[in-house]
Amino acid sequence: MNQFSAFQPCTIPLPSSKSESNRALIIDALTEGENHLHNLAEARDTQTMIRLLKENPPVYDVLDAGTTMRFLTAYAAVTNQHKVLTGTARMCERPIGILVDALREIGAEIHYLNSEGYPPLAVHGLQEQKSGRVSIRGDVSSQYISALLMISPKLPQGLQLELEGKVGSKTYIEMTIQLMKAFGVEAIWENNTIIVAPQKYQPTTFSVESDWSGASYWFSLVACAEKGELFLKGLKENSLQGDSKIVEIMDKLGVKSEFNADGVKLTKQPIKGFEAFDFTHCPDIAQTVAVTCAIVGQKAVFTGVESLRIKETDRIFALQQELAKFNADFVETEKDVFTLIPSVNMPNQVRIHTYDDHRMAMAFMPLMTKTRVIIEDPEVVNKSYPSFWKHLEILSSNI
Ligand SMILES: O=C(O)C1=C[C@@H](OP(=O)(O)O)[C@@H](O)[C@H](O)C1
Ligand SMILES: C=C(OP(=O)(O)O)C(=O)O
Repeated sequence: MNQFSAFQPCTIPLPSSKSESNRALIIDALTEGENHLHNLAEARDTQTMIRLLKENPPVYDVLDAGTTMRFLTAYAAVTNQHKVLTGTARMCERPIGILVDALREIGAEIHYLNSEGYPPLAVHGLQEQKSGRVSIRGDVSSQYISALLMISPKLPQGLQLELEGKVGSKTYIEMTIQLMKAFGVEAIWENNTIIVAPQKYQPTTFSVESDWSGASYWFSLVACAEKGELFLKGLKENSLQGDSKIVEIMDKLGVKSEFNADGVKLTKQPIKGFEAFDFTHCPDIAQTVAVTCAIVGQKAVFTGVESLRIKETDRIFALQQELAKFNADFVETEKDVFTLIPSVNMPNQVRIHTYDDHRMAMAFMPLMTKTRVIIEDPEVVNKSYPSFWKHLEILSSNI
């Protein structure tokens, strides 16, 4: 029998959300007065944000944390600081020009230190607000919009943000607005315009929820196992996190979810069939769902995955390479439309390359229900979920 093809009921504690944590930390840094933040994430992305805000070095090296890079760029500008922002080689390939252009329009002085449109960059503060109204493309990364929103109450004229064209990862913009609201700041979002008047963040007590993106891998494990039941602690049914969509998706792929006050119980149910899904607003669970479909034998169409190409790695390419190792396919059948063709023949052993991407390591873990799996560079999970493998050990002791 393969490891994890069947396991006894057990509880997974889950980490806190790095997305909520990093927003709470920026807002905290912009609040006059003392907040009480609870449950901040153990994720490296959050620990990096904590360290940089605390130590305030002249160079913000964000490593591979996208939110930390984008949020700190806007933060350095609004707090009128001189900072260099840099990160890993991959971070310096992830675009930031849309955010820099918007900040320059508002009045910030920012220079690129290497390639136009990409980190590293030097922020020289924002002496005077030149414009209170800015247009911004919404189809590359919502993190630019979140970064601008969080600093906007501190701008003397506030900010009117016009979102141009298709807006991706909308749920993350909504999360930003909800977090701002939790700290007493109103943002009004009507059609394509978000308006934030000059306001003060109010000191408060805020507790970060468990991470739905991290939870998705455990849903996948239950879907792929022959027998198994898990309780995921700390998840809320009505979450600020768009990745809670995994409940609806996994309901079709054989996982029943039952919520109570402490979290959610996952049990197996017959597969109802999953034909197509648009991941525009929950891109981080696309890998989880692709691997699940490949393992459970569900052909499916994936759309809204364009942004996967500019994340920790080119996630489309990485998925295609690694799925092929167990005879599954992720084919671009039309422009930006991908069909997942499940595995028909499982090798006795698969070695998964992880491309410096935490989600590659975690998404392929459920393959352990079917064959022997070697995950290369397993510590890559530290970016969002350092205790991931320790949590898997809880299961090993319950087989
Ligand atoms: O704002 C956030 O916390 C995030 C937004 C998303 O990025 P994009 O807006 O670039 O899709 C997501 O992929 C990332 O993991 C976290
Ligand atoms: C894309 C991710 O993070 P970021 O963009 O913040 O690096 C992620 O965690 O999957």
